[in-house]
Amino acid sequence: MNALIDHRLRRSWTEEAAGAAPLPARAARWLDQRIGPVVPGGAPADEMPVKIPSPKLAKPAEEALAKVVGAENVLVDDPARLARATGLSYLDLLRRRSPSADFPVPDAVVLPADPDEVQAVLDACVQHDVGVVPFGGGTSVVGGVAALRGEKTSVIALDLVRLDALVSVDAESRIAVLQAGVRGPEAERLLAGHGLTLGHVPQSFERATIGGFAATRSAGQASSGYGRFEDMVTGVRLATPRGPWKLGVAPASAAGPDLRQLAIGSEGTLGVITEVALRVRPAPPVRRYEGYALPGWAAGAEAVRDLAQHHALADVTRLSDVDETEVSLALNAGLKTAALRRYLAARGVRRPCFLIVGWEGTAHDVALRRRETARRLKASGAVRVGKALGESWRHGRFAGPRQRDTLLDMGVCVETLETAAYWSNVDELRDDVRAALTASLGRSIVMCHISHAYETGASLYFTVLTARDETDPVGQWQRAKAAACEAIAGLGTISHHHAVGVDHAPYLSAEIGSLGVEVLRAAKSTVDPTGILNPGKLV
Ligand SMILES: Cc1cc2nc3c(=O)[nH]c(=O)nc-3n(C[C@H](O)[C@H](O)[C@H](O)COP(=O)(O)OP(=O)(O)OC[C@H]3O[C@@H](n4cnc5c(N)ncnc54)[C@H](O)[C@@H]3O)c2cc1C
Repeated sequence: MNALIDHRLRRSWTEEAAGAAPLPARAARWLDQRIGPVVPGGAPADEMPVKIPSPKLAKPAEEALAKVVGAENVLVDDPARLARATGLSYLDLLRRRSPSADFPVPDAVVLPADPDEVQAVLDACVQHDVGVVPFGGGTSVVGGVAALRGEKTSVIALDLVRLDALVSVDAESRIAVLQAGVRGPEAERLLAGHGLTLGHVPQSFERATIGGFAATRSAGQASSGYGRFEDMVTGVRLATPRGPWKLGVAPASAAGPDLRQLAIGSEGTLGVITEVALRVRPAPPVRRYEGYALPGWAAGAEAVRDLAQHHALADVTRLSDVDETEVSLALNAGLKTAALRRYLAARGVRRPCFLIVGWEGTAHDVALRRRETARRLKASGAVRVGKALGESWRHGRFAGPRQRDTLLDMGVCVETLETAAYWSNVDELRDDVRAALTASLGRSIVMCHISHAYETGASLYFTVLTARDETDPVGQWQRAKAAACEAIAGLGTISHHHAVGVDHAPYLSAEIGSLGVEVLRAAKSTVDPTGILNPGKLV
């Protein structure tokens, strides 16, 4: 059957073109000089027909699922299936733009209303031997929601969008329970009604869900202050092929290994997360964001380490390297860049690395913490750029995915990858990954930033821009990514927050050992003996 891959699907982030983020006119010229031919103002191809396989869900299975969720919540039409067929990696976006016959598409989309229905859906899938891909916001960039069927003849996308409630608030303990399908902005809106915040703001905030954050061990942009998502989870409720499973009864426990941490990061392979109990905080009355510039990467990384090891990190602490700083100066329409360069040059910073610092809390708390951060940064040689840079970053923090759509239209290969390492390895790892990417891609811009800092180390997040090889765009990126992953192995983690999915699975045993992989497989075979859950992911 033919279906249209429509504009909405191909332009991945800007659904219905809402909030498109065009690049300033000088950006195309700048990119042309740096990476080769780009197409200024390039537009996505016209809507195109795509042949997708007809649904293979057997009638008895479809009827059993309809009995649980209602026939109107079992979708077998092509647009519904296509919309849940991929996540949002660069390769996913390429597939959406030029889908081929091997585009894996779920046989049906099932929309349960609550945790009990999720359990009943799993029970039906066990009975009919149907694969299940849990689907939150579909923002995975590692193939986590690819509709792989493994050994099953049919697979469903289990879309949790209807699990959208705030279940309870324990104001005394500062714990809120949210259902898995609640998206970032809605979680904050629901909590704001109680004067609370979660403070988890990844760049995918607008679309990603509470269940997805937990399933992937997500880290938000303010992780230095609020912690990573797993730091916020106090309890988790799952549906599994063996039945319901609830974990978390106290703030800390010595009752054996922490099984919550097995569920968090299980990427839909051990169960479907239906509710998450989360540590919440009072909504901050004051938010203050500022920018600093440091003279080069080494000085910048050293300054961040100093903050981390003296408990002086701001809630948001984000250091860009020279290349990323150059790109933000070239592509940011809002900054007075020439004046800024003159100001920094006059203070001896000719190749700046921008550092964004942001504090959230009461006026007193923010003032106190800001003073200490500023004192230490000054001692590290940082030049204060001021509020304009911090606010410019804060307002543009969600523009990246939108600009990515525009860059793709212009014929640019644009992708990100991330890792983390101990401080003693951070510089070597950054150099090695940059060298691997550049050797593979040739003329390219490889930028890097630290956005999550710890006493013992930091994350490294790379963004790559190069002219797309139109003869083999998929191979071009696959080779570069493989080279980067090889460079990471041994020095850092294969993923600091994007998770494993399909893309990083080949590198997992290098990190946790083949015994570690066996342990995960053993856990999976206990809770999911017939292997219906998220085939082909994680292990
Ligand atoms: C532009 C962009 C920016 C991003 N920025 C960040 C960032 O700053 N920080 C960060 O951490 N990540 C980031 N990501 C990655 C992604 O947003 C995260 O992995 C996110 O946590 C996924 O949430 P989701 O709801 O979209 O999950 P999905 O993409 O739908 O699913 C992710 C994985 O979790 C499983 N899953 C989803 N829901 C459940 C559930 N309820 N129970 C069990 N399994 C489930 C899926 O099967 C899949 O394997 C970014 C992605 C994009 C595209």
